[in-house]
Amino acid sequence: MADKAPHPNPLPHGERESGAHSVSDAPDNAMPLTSPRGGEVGPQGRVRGEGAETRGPILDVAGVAKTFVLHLREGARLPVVSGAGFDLYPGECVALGGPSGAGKSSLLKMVYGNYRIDAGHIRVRDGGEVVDVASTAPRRLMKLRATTMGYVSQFLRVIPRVSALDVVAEPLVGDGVSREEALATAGALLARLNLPERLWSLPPATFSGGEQQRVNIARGLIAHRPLLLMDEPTASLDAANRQVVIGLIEEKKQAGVAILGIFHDAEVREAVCDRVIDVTDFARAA
Ligand SMILES: Nc1ncnc2c1ncn2[C@@H]1O[C@H](COP(=O)(O)OP(=O)(O)OP(=O)(O)O)[C@@H](O)[C@H]1O
Repeated sequence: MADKAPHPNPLPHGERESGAHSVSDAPDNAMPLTSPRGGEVGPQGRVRGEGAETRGPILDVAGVAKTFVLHLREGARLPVVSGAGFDLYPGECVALGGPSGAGKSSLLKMVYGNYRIDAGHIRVRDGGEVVDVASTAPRRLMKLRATTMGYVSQFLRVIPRVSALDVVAEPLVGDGVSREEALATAGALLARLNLPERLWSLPPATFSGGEQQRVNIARGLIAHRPLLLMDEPTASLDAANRQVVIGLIEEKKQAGVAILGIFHDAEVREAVCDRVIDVTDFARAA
């Protein structure tokens, strides 16, 4: 395990947790920026939005460096990135590219705040404020995740005895939508993702990999979050369901959502991504 420290919230879908984030009480940078608005999944499972405010990046990463320190391996050091920097604008989808081990997943987890960074900043625009994920207080990071920054991993964190429909609906209920409406929206989204209706009332623990991934995608996309981090969202899906996910991502972009993701599938990447950031450039410098 690498440098382990308490962090405000585990990765949402059962990711391994090491190199965890440590946060200070440093104040957030206040900047007079507006946030993207609108965007939700409608009754037909379509993502709709009011359009987006497009001034300025929603994510600004600069000078980020990270070395894993393996305390259980006599302090062995594994530099992963150095001088990493890029911007992400509302309505665009950007892929983190590079070969296996280049640091793509690690960088995504740094942006989400699960991995502490050694240098640099990771600023996310949140309404009229800008929050530096790297230095903000845990409580503020949790708030940022609740309203602005979503994470869709390839694995579903199964909650015992909770039905697939409730798992998917939960983020909407958390946003204040009535349970009835949230369940209807969840059903529409699951139908669109071709999850057989007979499975909706069952807990997803026994579902196939592809079925679990579709529940996970539905849960990750059901509520409006202006910034979405996606780690191989189509890894276990067949061609038909990959197309559905491509459509959902396109609708999110139309609604002004900014997406940073890892898309190993070339067809999906070419369909949805506006540009690719080669993480090798940052790994080489580390
Ligand atoms: N928690 C951790 N503790 C220690 N080392 C880690 C940790 N997470 C990642 N690493 C190391 O950092 C490097 C980058 O890993 P990462 O998973 O970010 O690569 P990746 O580009 O996403 O690879 P892949 O495409 O194979 O998923 C690897 O050498 C990995 O062993």
